[in-house]
Amino acid sequence: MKDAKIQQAYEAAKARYAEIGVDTDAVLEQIAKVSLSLHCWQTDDVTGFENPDGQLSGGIQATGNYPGKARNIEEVRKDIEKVKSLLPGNHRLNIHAIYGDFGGQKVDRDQIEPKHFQSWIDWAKANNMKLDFNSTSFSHPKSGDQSLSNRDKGIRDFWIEHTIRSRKIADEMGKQLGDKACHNLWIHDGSKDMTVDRYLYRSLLKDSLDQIFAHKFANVKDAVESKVFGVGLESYTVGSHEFYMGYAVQNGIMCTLDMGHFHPTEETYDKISSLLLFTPEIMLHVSRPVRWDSDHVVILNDSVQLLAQEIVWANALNKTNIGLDYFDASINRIGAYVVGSRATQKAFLQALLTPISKLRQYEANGQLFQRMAVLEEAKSMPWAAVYDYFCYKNNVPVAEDYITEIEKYEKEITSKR
Ligand SMILES: C[C@H](O)[C@H](O)[C@@H](O)C(=O)CO
Ligand SMILES: [Mn+2]
Repeated sequence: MKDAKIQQAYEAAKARYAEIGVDTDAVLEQIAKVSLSLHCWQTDDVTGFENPDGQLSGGIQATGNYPGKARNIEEVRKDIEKVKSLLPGNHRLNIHAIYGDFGGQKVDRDQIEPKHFQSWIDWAKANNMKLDFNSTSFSHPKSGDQSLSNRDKGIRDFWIEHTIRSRKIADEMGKQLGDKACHNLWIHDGSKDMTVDRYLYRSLLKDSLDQIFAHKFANVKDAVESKVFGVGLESYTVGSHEFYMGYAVQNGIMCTLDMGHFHPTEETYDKISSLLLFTPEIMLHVSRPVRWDSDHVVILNDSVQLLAQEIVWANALNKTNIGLDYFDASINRIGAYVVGSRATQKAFLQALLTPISKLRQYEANGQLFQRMAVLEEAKSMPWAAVYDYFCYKNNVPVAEDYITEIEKYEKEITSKR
């Protein structure tokens, strides 16, 4: 797009938004501070560097076989750098424990140390990024159907050790990068068929968590992520929403709300205000479930828009850690990041551009038709011109111009893998 056109469109949008009492320049400053935590695992379909030929387990699946997936740490970093160059704003990187710099050595999960992630910290520093971290319970010989809730104490102890070490690594990331790292704990534990011992597994999980969180780390923000079910574990999930919500409230930690981890018609946005009254912050996994937790690439759909509105309207941007979580192996993976990240930013931008004071006034006055009308009109206001200008000001491709850039990277880099 031509520079003059972008600027003219922005000026027209600015004038139109001013008519409804919204200052687009102020919104541009706010959206620039909305940082996404890019999930490293879209680069390689959640393979990691421990066992590149191993099977993905834990009830999650990356389907598709699009060429060019990252095969090693250098390729993951190169791809993330490319993604970063196509996104406006400053973003974080979210790393799973299986993405350590193990130097070709076999380092089991109960042996990981900050030194295995030092090169990530150095890379993040060099790229002006902050880091977040996740323990990894899946794709391991000891994963089975249960990890932290296993009846076998030996298995539980193995995963307790892994998770404490993961939090220690997050602490080191937070310390060296000068910004607390979110540590997210998601485990796949569950049961394919009916169980008659629901209470037992949940009490074992609670005990494991108590041991894990007895270790205090100053530079970590802890989060626990629930799920409805995983493939092969359909009848019971130990870490349900009720379980983790109770645990998070009792222990003053965060819940991670993954948009694919609730019943298909259950929306995530309505949980924000309830959680924030009882927990310090929240973590999001912005995703797109299609019939199940399919982890499709995020698009600008109603669920993401409603979620962003709720966070902005609850004045909770500074209490929300926005992670992405999807992995589509059927399309260009750099494109998957850029489309999903931009869609997420657009949802937050739209929410910031909505005249919320006016809407609240209407609601308080009982002017409900007027409230509905303004919400409807907000959908067709010229927010896209504001997003284009945001990209332009940040020197990243505007609108669909990123397609050519990604095609070029594919031709020169990923297609040669
Ligand atoms: C890689 C996983 O998707 C991730 O760790 C977890 O957050 C999840 O959502 C599992 O369904
Ligand atoms: Mn998730």
